[in-house]
Amino acid sequence: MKIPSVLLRFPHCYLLRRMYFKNFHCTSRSDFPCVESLTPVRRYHTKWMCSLEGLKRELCHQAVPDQQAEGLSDRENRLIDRLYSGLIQGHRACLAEAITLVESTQARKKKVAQVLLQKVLSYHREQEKLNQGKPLAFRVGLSGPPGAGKSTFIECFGKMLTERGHKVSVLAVDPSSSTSGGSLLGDKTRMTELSRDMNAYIRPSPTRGTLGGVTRTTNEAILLCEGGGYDVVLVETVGVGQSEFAVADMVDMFILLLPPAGGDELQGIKRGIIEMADLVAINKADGDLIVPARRIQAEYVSAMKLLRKRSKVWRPKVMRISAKTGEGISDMWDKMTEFRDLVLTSGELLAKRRKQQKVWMWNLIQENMLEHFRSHLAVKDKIPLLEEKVLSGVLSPGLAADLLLKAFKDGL
Ligand SMILES: Nc1nc2c(ncn2[C@@H]2O[C@H](COP(=O)(O)OP(=O)(O)OP(=O)(O)O)[C@@H](O)[C@H]2O)c(=O)[nH]1
Repeated sequence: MKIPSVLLRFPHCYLLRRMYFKNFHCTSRSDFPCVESLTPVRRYHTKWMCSLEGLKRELCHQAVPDQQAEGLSDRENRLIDRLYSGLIQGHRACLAEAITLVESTQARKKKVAQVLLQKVLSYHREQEKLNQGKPLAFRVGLSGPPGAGKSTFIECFGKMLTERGHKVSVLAVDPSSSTSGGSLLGDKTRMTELSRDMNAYIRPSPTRGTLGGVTRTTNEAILLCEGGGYDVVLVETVGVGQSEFAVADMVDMFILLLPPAGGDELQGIKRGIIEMADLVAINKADGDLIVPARRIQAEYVSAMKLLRKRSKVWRPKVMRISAKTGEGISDMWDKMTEFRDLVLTSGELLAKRRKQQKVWMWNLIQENMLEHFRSHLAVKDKIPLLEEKVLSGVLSPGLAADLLLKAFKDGL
């Protein structure tokens, strides 16, 4: 594949580049040597050299989306361009449409969504480079039992942040939404004032009831919100299931919001989730509840001393707040930014994000493989029969699994 010679003579010319990128499709990395091999010819001119380097970078960035963009119709490409430019210009309607697209389960829409995401990712990389490697947004997970005051807290906390010039997005993960027929958490009546704020964006994150669903749609929605210029992304989940573990695996900081109640009332809370928390906030520390809140705080402080240390630079904190009066919310934000700065400078944040990317990829593979396995012709009909045999004790689970796996492998 040849680069037009006029572009090689004037690689810094913006108009030529535009023309070139409109008509030229780089399909693989093997195309790059042709740029490489021609650079020595122009070596005497530093400006051209720099421009060629820039050109190569643009090609690198273009390579992945173009590979995927193959086979998309003009209409789909136009949709991607419209959503992408609207998103990075901060239009909320485009962000909402883009999230709807990534949530789609339709194969065609999924493909379009992946090309859009890839473009947003390239944009992220560029922006982070300009930002000296600092992440674009602070990703915060918030979990707590029903009635702990999560929505009251988000309303108060979100408003405080937007008043300070931040752009806040709230993604509410509700794994029960598929059974209840609608997401309860993302219900805007829960955060009336914040949902009217132009610098805030609240969105339920439907999960189709699966943990894999939480991983895919929420992770992708986080990226889109960041692309839309939201510098604080809050992911809310009810802390009584498994979804909070998935959420803890996709954020920079995980916060547990608890009411001032003792062990019996918190039975629904999984012990493991306390270990995931970087900060525990005891809410409702106002009026008559100040005394129990102090007691619960002391209990958690001593309990958390026994937990394994997860970070070299941060010890989980336990704070008292009141989402109703706003007391302690500003101090809590100070602690959160202290955490962010510490983990960023120590390199822990970037290491964590890298690890999360890998976990995300494997979760997706696991989810898709299982779906593929269950619907495969070679095993689909055998599953009910073998399940029945396992239930009645005729067949051991291990043997049944072996039989199904063998049928699957033979059918490949
Ligand atoms: N006294 C006091 N009450 C609060 C505080 N925060 C929330 N509440 C009350 O606690 C109740 C539950 O608050 P929500 O914010 O709806 O709690 P939630 O965790 O979002 O609950 P779900 O929507 O069921 O998950 C409401 O009646 C609030 O008024 C607080 O700081 N102090």
